[in-house]
Amino acid sequence: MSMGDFIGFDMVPRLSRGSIDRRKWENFLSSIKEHYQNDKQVEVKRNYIAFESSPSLLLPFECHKFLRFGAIVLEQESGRLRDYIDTVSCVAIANFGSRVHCWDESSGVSGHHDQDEVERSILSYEQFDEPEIPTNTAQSVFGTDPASELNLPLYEIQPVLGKGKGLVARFNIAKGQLIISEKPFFTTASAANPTAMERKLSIELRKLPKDAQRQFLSLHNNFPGKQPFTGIVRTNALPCGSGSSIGGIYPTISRINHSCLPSAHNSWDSASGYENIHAVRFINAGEEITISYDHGGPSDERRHHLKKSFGFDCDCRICSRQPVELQKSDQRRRQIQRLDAAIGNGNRVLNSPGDCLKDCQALLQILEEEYEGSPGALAARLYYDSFQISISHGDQARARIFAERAHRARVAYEGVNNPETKRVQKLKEDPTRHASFGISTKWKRSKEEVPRELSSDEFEKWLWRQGI
Ligand SMILES: C[S@@+](CC[C@H](N)C(=O)[O-])C[C@H]1O[C@@H](n2cnc3c(N)ncnc32)[C@H](O)[C@@H]1O
Repeated sequence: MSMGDFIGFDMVPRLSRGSIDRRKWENFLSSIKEHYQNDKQVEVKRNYIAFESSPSLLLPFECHKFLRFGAIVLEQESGRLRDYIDTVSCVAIANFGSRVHCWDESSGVSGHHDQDEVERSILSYEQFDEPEIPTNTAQSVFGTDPASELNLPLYEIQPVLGKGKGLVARFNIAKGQLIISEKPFFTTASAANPTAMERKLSIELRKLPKDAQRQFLSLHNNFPGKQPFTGIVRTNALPCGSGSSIGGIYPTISRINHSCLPSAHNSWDSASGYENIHAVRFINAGEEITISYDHGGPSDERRHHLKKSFGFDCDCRICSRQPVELQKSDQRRRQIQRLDAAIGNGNRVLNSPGDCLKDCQALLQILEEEYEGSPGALAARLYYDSFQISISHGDQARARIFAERAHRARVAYEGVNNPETKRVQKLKEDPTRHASFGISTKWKRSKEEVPRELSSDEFEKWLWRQGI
């Protein structure tokens, strides 16, 4: 029987003592401290942050000493340890990108650094080094990853054939990496009266510095005519949160083009007032960075919406498939819509929760297939739905696991400090905080009643209540 999974991540190449790496490491540690400020298991010691669940889970204050964050996770162990490793890995990826080498020995992927070297480095955390005085400027920026060492943007605004301008990756970008975080020129709701809308926008525009005004006016306008400001807003605004009627217009983010199989996900952080773009899969240097403008559905619905609202015919990798393949994708997209609606039906959640949970599992499989293994933030929503179904019927054990998974996906694709991510984190810690807890006791089960001796396949069957 296996003792457990040895999982974690290594920093490759290791960070230097240079000021740039130090600053980035400080930012990374601040995010970790903020995220775990109320977690008693995470303690800020004199020289490092310690995760009480395992003696090897330490983040030193001196970045050049850090090689590895990893531990052995026992089978069906509380989940907390695995969750720490997942969350800290995601935050590390957002800060250091492809320099973060994630590994999982049970899947045959080993760490980069030698374990003896890792242990020696951990011992050295206890004592601070003598400060090193750099002898030249190059030493302070020494490193091999120019994007992370020099804080260069990961993208470039470039002309993209048939699409006007767009964002193109300058470097390889890791899945879950934060590509850009940007404040809008301004946010606005649309007004029913077009003249009033134009007037309102001209007031907003006048408040901006001249440079920003010029940038705003250079954005693409799909609706040229009497109301140029309104046209620019209609073409470029991104909703401030899913379903919001308020939109934000951005200097750079508004240059990102659409794909029905996007490489990135946009999310609004209502606490900081920033829009964030995270990679939902690995993006190769030179590849276009895309997000999705559509509301899903089969290709004819998407085509209609994109033409009407944005004036283009989509020829993304999905839309340009051969008819037979496109038909298969359309079938999946229709099924996604159908399952989404069924899962969102409150009566059904109350009266047929088992069927709803089956739909969630089916939806997860279809999303994986349609989005080629990277459903991104869609998976976060689905796990959250599964959490709600479980907690509505008093099953705290499954609710906790679903909330953990929803939280992990949110950390990766919307950021660790996004208020939505934090809300899900609280529910993961205490599922009974959810308003639906107590509506029914049909599946009553305590938070601790997560089975421990199951293989991963058996665990998934238990989780989704297969065969119950
Ligand atoms: C928010 S802007 C994106 C940036 C724009 N390409 C530019 O040059 O500033 C939206 C406009 O970009 C163009 N666009 C976006 N995605 C596209 C795509 N997949 N194919 C063709 N044009 C696209 C359309 O003209 C659309 O109205």
